[in-house]
Amino acid sequence: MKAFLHAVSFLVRLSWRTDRARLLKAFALVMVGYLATPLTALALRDFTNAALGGETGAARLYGLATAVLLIFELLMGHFAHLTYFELGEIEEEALHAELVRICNGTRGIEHFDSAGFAETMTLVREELGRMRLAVEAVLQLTGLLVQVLITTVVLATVDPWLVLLPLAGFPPVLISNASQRLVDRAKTASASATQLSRHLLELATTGSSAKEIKLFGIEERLIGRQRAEWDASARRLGRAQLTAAAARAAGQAVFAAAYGGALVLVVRRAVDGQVNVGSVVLVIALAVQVSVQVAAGLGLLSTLQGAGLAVERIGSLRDRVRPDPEPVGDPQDAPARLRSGIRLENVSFGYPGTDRLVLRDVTVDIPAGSSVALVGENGAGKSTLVKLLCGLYEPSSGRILVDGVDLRSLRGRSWQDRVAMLFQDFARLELLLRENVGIGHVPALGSDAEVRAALAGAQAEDLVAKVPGGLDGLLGRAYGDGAELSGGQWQKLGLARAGMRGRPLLLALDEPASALDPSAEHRLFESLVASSDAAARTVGAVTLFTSHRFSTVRIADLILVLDGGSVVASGSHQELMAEQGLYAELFGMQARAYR
Ligand SMILES: Nc1ncnc2c1ncn2[C@@H]1O[C@H](COP(=O)(O)OP(=O)(O)OP(=O)(O)O)[C@@H](O)[C@H]1O
Repeated sequence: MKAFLHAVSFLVRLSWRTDRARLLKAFALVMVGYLATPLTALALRDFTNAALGGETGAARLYGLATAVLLIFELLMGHFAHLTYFELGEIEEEALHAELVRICNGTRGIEHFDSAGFAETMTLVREELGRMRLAVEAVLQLTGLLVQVLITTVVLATVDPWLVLLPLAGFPPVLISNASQRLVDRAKTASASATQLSRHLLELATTGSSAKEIKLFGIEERLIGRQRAEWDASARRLGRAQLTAAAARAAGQAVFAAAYGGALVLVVRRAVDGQVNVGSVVLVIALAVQVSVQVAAGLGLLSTLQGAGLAVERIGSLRDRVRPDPEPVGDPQDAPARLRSGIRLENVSFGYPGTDRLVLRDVTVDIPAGSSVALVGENGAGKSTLVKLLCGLYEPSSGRILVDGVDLRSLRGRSWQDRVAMLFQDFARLELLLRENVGIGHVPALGSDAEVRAALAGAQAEDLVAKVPGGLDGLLGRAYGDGAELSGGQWQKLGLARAGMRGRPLLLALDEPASALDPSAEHRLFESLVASSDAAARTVGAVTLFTSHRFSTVRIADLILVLDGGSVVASGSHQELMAEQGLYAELFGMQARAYR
């Protein structure tokens, strides 16, 4: 019941906020349509009595009224449907926006690591289409309640015992509630199996993984595993659906018995001469309506209970998102230019939901205008450090200072607006070439000159000629016939996106050349040195990059060597080589391998 009430209040508030004029129009149409039903039964009663009494004129009039009311009921239904449709569209759009806000409304991304976030998001995305029906259900249920009320009053005028007839509709409703909960529990319990099965199906049918699947010959294994997961989840759901259907049928049998009883009662009273034939017709017509109303109410209730669960899930997604941290001291904007630089002070960090520290007590000073390279073995914590500096995670302890100001004191997005970044798992945006680059600095998205300059900075200007449609050509085949790019070309687009950022204070590039060929890498680093020098001169920007290639690492002013989450050495290439520590060892190994 709580889920149902939650859904009703959520949907009414959402509709009121998004389009109250349409909501009121739909409500008026529904009400007129639903009121026409009991009025038709009353007109039918009077028609029968007039016809049996030989009052031809009155019978004609009531007959006409019955026909007009029936037409009215049908027409209103159609018009109301149109309004629901428009309302549903607007609501679904509002819900899309709400989900995007939940995912991206805060500075951090911890919620993506929290247990169950992805699973719940999958369930909510699946339920969105049904949420639009829920708006219609709320309105229809309101109309139905008014209709049941009027029907009960009219039935009571024939025989007070008939008041009990709508009450007989309650057992099916209560049983239906319990059945729906059973189905929902089964859905939640099988969510991870369903998700895994979908993931396996996607793996087996997506071009990017098809090559390896074919070569490793694991199609059958994948299909078998996918089938097993799907069967397990379908079996569980099927059992729950069957139990729910049997329980619902039992509930409806209770009503069927009451309906039969009502007819026997009124026919006996007519035989005894206590009521007229018109009243018998009225009861037959209305009692049928009651059964239709109960069945419709059940359907609407189960739609709304499903919606209630989706509303609760949206709420639980919202709860998992950690709000932006309270500013430490007076909130302020990021500085126009870096003067002293960035300091990490005793920074330790563990990912949410884990108890392992990935960074341990890191203290480093990064001078303004410097270039910094992070090196270390896989899993040493390089990408994590980059993400912390971008403000996507907060240190578990310690602090990050920008010109002496705690990152948590910087207002809203003011720091992130000044960070240009390329992540190791950069986004492949299957949108227009222009959008892929331009979203790095949205105000300049429409400027051909700026987008082309960013592409040139990332050594990717040739893509304008290669992609059909040039800057306005589509990339990828996810939904359209766009150009397919190579891994290195996608990475260059990620770099160009970072290059669009105006006046960055931090240029953070996580393995920017991992997919590039040696000559592209060489040209990229030359261009990177030029742009980071320019940014250092104009705003004191820091350029930070991670790389496993020591030939590029050596160009950095400061190299930080990470091992097991700690900075074990730092200095210039010459200083670190002279120390003969881990850096010199890794450098030597790589040099020997390329000899
Ligand atoms: N979202 C996450 N949740 C939990 N643990 C994570 C997450 N991302 C990374 N880790 C863990 O944190 C550790 C450091 O990962 P990180 O990606 O920072 O290493 P890295 O030095 O960049 O490695 P590589 O050279 O392979 O890119 C790893 O042990 C990894 O398993």
